[in-house]
Amino acid sequence: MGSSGFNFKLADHPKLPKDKIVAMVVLDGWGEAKPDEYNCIHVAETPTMDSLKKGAPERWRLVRAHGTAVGLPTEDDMGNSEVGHNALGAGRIFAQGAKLVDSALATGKIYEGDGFKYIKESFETNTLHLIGLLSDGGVHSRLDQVQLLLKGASENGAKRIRLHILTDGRDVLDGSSVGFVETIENDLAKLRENGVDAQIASGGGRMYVTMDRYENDWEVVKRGWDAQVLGEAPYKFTNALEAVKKLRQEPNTSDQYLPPFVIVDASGKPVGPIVDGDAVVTFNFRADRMVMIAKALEYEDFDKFDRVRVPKIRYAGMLQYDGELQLPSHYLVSPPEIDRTSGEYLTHNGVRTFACSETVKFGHVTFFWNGNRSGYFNPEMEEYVEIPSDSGITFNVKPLMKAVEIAEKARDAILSRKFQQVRVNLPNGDMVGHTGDIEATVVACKAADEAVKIILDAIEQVGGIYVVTADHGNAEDMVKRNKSGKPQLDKNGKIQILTSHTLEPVPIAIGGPGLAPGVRFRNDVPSGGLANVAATVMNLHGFEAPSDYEPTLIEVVDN
Ligand SMILES: O=C(O)[C@H](O)COP(=O)(O)O
Ligand SMILES: [Mn+2]
Ligand SMILES: [Mn+2]
Repeated sequence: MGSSGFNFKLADHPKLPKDKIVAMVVLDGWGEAKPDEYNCIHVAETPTMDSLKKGAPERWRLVRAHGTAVGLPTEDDMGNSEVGHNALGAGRIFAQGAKLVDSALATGKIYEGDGFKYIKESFETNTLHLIGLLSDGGVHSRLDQVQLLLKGASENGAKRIRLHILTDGRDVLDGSSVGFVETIENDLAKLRENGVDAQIASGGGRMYVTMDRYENDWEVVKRGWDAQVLGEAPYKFTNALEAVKKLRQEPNTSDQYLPPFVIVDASGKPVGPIVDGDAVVTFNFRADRMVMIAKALEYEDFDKFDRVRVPKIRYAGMLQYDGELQLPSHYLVSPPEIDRTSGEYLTHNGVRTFACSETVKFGHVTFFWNGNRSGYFNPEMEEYVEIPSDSGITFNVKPLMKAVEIAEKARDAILSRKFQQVRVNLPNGDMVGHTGDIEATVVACKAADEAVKIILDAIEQVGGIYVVTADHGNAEDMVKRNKSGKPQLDKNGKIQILTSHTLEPVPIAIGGPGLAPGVRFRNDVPSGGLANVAATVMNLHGFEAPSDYEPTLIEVVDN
């Protein structure tokens, strides 16, 4: 990450002491919104979070967690875990993947880079495969970028293109996959008119096919491999639009969970398995849910599932997804260089850190927190604990998830007094919020609140400090709203459920017996966002933040 040899020494904070135990709690998907029946945080019993808000007005505030405050292209971009945890951990705002890809496509620089030149060598004789999430969610990928890439690749010599789509329904409304497939089919038809042999070759729902993360369930990636590479799937169609429409009618399915399908020709042969000599691009810019497929596509030694046939391909990611592993080794756009994160600074300044979550969010408090970097900065100073998540279920079935287990691990780490920072991510509001199940999300919010209490009680016992915040909104608004804020109805008169994140700000609360009495939130950073939290936390550890970090949210007044 380019920071070796750098002097990480931080100046002492003029007023705040060192060696306090600081609990850093991130409630995933926990925003602040108007209280109504679709605000699950409001509906749920959340006495701990309520008391933080009501108890100390100088130590509770809102921070921005979406749009330009976290490096996204526009203020219409909702926050997400990658950009949220990147900002929380790095203390600065970096132009994020979505924005970097936009500009590489707009300037055409993407076609001049080493990554594109590498895959281009296959164009003359072979097929270009594009694999990724087909939606305009802007969290992992964006439809308009795929459209531009298709056009640009064909203008740059791709003669045969196969698209392997993953349907969304998680960052966008369930059912919207049909429209996205229509749009892209129109584009492919235009390419065909211009003599490019371009079509959709396979598909499946993102949560069931390909886009697993943090090695929660390799079966998900295998289903994708079978369809995309081997051309094998339980469902075969001659047309992708028909595939998506038909499969949506299967019981218990949705865009997120569509079963895998392949497109076959009139003779029943799959139209686009991946074979020796082909080029493959995974077009998602976000890292977490591409790391596993990138390993399957790139690694020679691979034992997570039987790949059956491993074609010799030229593979590039839209971005490089893991800087430490340099995975994949070829990519079309350079990722943001998130260096000198707070975690790296703190390990150099004697702060011992414990981080914990369950599998589905484990990488959020480690990998994303540390600037999309896997592993420890210094294993002597850090301990990361992953609690295995349930797999193969949707989390509305088990909305308590592992909140108590995470909180108990944090409690034990706090009480052991071995660490000065104990950092957790509590996934409930987000993971259950994404299912669109309102009742279950209410249960999830209550569970997260109870977990916070376990951690705050431990902080009380050791005379420590707590920081409780969130990475973006989700559970606080579960319906799509019209311009006047009223729930929007679909054509059958049913309320449209919002499975996605939101544009809402998130709370941040500080406190605990170890917090010096004069510490309070400043009022001269009214538009503070998640990136301001790192400097704040460094102060609470007794250090001044580096001068190029976003300003701290706190001041110390003499009283
Ligand atoms: O990947 C997901 O689950 C969603 O697209 C975004 O959720 P996250 O940003 O909270 O992980
Ligand atoms: Mn999140
Ligand atoms: Mn989420």
